[in-house]
Amino acid sequence: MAKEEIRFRRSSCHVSMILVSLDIANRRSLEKAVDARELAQETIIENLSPEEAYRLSRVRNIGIAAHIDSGKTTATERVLFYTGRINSIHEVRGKDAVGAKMDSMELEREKGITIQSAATFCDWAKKENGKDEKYHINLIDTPGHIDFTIEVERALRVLDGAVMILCAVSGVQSQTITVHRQMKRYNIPRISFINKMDRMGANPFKAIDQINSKLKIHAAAIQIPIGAEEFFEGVIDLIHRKAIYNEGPRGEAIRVSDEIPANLKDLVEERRAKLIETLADVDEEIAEIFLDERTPTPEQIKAAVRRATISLKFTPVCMGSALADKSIQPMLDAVCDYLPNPSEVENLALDRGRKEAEVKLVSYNSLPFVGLAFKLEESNFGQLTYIRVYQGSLKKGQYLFNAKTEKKVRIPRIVRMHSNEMEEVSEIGAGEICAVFGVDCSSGDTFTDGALPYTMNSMFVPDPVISLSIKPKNNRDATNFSKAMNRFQREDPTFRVHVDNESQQTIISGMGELHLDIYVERMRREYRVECEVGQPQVAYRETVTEKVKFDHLLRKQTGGAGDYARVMGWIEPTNELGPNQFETLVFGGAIPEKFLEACRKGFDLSCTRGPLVGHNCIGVKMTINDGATHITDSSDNAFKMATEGAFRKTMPLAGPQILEPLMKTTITAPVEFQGNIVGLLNKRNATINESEIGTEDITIHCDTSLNGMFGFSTQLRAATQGKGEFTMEFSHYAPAPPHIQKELIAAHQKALAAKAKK
Ligand SMILES: Nc1nc2c(ncn2[C@@H]2O[C@H](COP(=O)(O)OP(=O)(O)OP(=O)(O)O)[C@@H](O)[C@H]2O)c(=O)[nH]1
Repeated sequence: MAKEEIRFRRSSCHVSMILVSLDIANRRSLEKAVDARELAQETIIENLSPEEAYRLSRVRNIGIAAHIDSGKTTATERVLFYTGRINSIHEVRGKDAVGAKMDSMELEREKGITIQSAATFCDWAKKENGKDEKYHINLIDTPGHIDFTIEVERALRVLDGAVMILCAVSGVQSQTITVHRQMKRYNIPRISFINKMDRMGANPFKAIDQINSKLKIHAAAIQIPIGAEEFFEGVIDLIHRKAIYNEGPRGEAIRVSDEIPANLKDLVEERRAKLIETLADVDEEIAEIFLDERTPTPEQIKAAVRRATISLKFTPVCMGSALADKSIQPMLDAVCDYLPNPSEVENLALDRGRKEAEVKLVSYNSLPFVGLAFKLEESNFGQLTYIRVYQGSLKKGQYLFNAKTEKKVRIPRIVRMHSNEMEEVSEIGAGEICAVFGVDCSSGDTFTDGALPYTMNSMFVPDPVISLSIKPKNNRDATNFSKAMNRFQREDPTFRVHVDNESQQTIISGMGELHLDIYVERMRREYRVECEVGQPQVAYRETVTEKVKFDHLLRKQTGGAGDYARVMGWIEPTNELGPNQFETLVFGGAIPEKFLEACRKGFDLSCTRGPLVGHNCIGVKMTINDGATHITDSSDNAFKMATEGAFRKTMPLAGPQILEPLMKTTITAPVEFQGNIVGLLNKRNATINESEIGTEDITIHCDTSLNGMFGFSTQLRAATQGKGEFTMEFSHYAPAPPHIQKELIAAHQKALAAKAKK
């Protein structure tokens, strides 16, 4: 070997040794920094000041979720009134035409339904040992309709506890089951509130049995009603054996009496024993007392209810009537007594400095800031971003880092939301919820103060299942139309907009017909754009069922620099029908890394245009394991196009299939209509998974194709004298029946031919 070459090799070896040792040094210093950071964090946590501990113990972040029309908004209105946030009560669809505070959107007031979740806050002075203890409650009222499920999802993602409202007559209804599933998904402890005790046929104990049997969580009453229906007067607190009455024109005065009505004494003892027995099943301390045949003290019962509720094993049940202004205050006491404060809930983030290891966030003001933007809303003053502060505090004027975009943003204004009004604050503490102005981000982005490389898992966003074409009636409205589309998309991740390749029509997709109807209506009201819409369509998907190899060469020579790219590999189904996957197994640099990135882009783009009917693909995996480049003619674009070509050529050979959305459908109706409902379901090729027959109602759980469910609500109403109801939630995609696939392909070919003629 020539001397020069030896010298060169030595020096390059030296350089790489230096690089290796530099790398080790960097890694060590990074690890040291991470260790130091963790140590600092632990020290702060261990030395938590009593004031901070006290502040946290008095914060509750709760949501109210329930089946449609259970009285969430009506109950929230009372909460706001009794806590002094509003000075008069207005009803949902009330005669005064004002509408409830939390239904601030004109459309909500008109239809009497909640469309958007609304946040508010209040302070509840709870009597503890004869003193008023102030609790700060951040509260989110969520919609009941499944079409607005994202509002419930994102609320639950950031809340620490919930009040699940049930109707005293209807008990557990189809949407209660959905809400229950969502609460389980986010490990949300809950208390249950049985509302409408003033209604004819109110039976809270039937509702409790249904929570036990249908939702399969231990539930027991902590109150019993005094009177029922029109004679409903108040409740008896079973733990302390005290009667609680509401007095004053709007039930604002609470009278507590040691005297229990004589006719209720036995029931109090019976239900108190039932509460202790149920607790014994879920709490060791009570189990021991129960086995020793001792009676737990009220303090022991309360502590056990709290432990069991927070550990998700139990739900204490309160009852009342929001409309009749009864027993809302004891429910607020239960929120403070049994739902966790922010420091009692485990919130995790991923530490990017430690290979995304999970780290616990602790709601202390003195720790570095970590918060999650969970909801965006356009307001008159610009974009409003709702943030849940997980740790650290946020001050007006402070700079935050968006962990996803790595952009630094200044927070010019912080507000606390009170439905559609806001109250400006200069600082917000750990564990709280606020909204900020002037932050450009997406829903689900994590913010830090730059000190911590943390990101948080975002919420579950269900896929849209229904779509329709839409266009403004007048061309002059095009600007407002696209403005509205942009805004709706940014605010609601379940609402998507795209332009169809073939028809060039704008297509909006969402969670159901009502969801899309509401946006069309909002477009008219808020943007003055009248729209023409097409028939609702199911959002199909495409996939493959077989593995097929490809070897595709793109070579174009048109004078000057040409295009050259060769890609080899295979297309196959992924193990589970999930996101598409792209893998590269290229050895020896047959295709350089940067061109492989272009191949990935080509693959991603191709997956938005399935081979059969041009719908998005899922469950498709493409692997590139070899290829070739040309010294001058290869480029990113050539490799992107070559991948698209390979995809187009190979997909039709890989057993392509059209998939349709299958829906988890729950139907409840009086038992006598069972036959009619099953008949309806059979006609729609539904698969019945479970039927629960109660004394009065039947609940049927089944899988149905969305396609077969158009018009179902009208037919169900007809088949059940208007008494049946159902909810549908997207479950998964499955191959569409062959005749539907054939029809869809034929229609697609026809549309293509028509387009070619033009
Ligand atoms: N009898 C009786 N009716 C009630 C009670 N609470 C609410 N309602 C009525 O039930 C209807 C629905 O009440 P809302 O408060 O809008 O129910 P919601 O759960 O917020 O409704 P969505 O958000 O649309 O699901 C209204 O007509 C209320 O007046 C109650 O305690 N007793």
